[in-house]
Amino acid sequence: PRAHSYTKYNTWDTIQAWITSISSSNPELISRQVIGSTFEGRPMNVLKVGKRSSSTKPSIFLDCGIHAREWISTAFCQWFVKEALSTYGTDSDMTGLLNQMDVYVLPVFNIDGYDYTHKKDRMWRKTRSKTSSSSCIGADPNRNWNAGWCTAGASSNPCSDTFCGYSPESEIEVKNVADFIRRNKSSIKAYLTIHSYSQLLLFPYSYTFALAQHHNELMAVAEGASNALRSLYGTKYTSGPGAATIYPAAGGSDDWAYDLGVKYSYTFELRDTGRYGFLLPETQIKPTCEETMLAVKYITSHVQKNL
Ligand SMILES: NCCCCC[C@@H](C[SeH])C(=O)O
Ligand SMILES: [Zn+2]
Ligand SMILES: [Zn+2]
Ligand SMILES: [Zn+2]
Repeated sequence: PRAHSYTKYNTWDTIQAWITSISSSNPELISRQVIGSTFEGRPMNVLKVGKRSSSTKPSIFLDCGIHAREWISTAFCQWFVKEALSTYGTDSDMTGLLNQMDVYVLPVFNIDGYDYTHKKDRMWRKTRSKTSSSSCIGADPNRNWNAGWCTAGASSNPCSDTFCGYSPESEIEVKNVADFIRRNKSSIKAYLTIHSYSQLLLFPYSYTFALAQHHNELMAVAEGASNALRSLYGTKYTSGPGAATIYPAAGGSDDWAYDLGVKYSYTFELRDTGRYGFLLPETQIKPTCEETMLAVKYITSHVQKNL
């Protein structure tokens, strides 16, 4: 595969090779586990980042690339892992985080779709699952979770880009991640899912306009995180509950995690606001990732204070 770069949109083959090498680069700080396969049989790798411990530590789950065309999202998870390993021991916040918690990172959630955007259709969003009941392919993995499933902002038409699937967790990728989070729910304290674009920091709910039980705290943390992000390059984010801040959208991973009991559940919509949209130039990978690190670290430090 082509050489890996943190400032390029790497192909899946390159990312897979990177996962293999980085997960064996520092046994004290990182390990890898395969949580299942995609529809087309690619391995879904979760990277466990944190000071190795024989006992289970409180943890955070971070996923990128649930939507295939949102390449800046996939770039961010690679950046996060690099930053974590390279600043552990020197950056006091990162050192404290990785000593106290583990961060499970799923660098590419929707691998089949991501590969398809490199090879066939840059604007593909969904999974690449096929069934005999339709000639249309894939379901929207951010409408396929068992959280108000298919009740709002989703379509039951298999040809729609927001097709909710034939049933909750019908998409094997969603089921693999849901199973992992269910298995580890007693230790997972936060769920962060990275998308693009619009520059938004969203939290539950999107399946209803009703306010979440922890709305005030989630809002305050989102505001603080957005301020931290803006401090670097002045990038402006809007924070709020999904339904009112972007649109009603049922079956989302963030709402599902929140209702499972993962209180700090956030969806990021990274740069930009439409000039380039999903086609964000590679020159913006570094600034986008650096500013997003500040927001993520703001959230994780709040989580740590509330363990
Ligand atoms: N759980 C829904 C959060 C709000 C919508 C997020 C966007 C990301 Se492209 C979407 O899934 O349409
Ligand atoms: Zn998305
Ligand atoms: Zn989006
Ligand atoms: Zn950095």
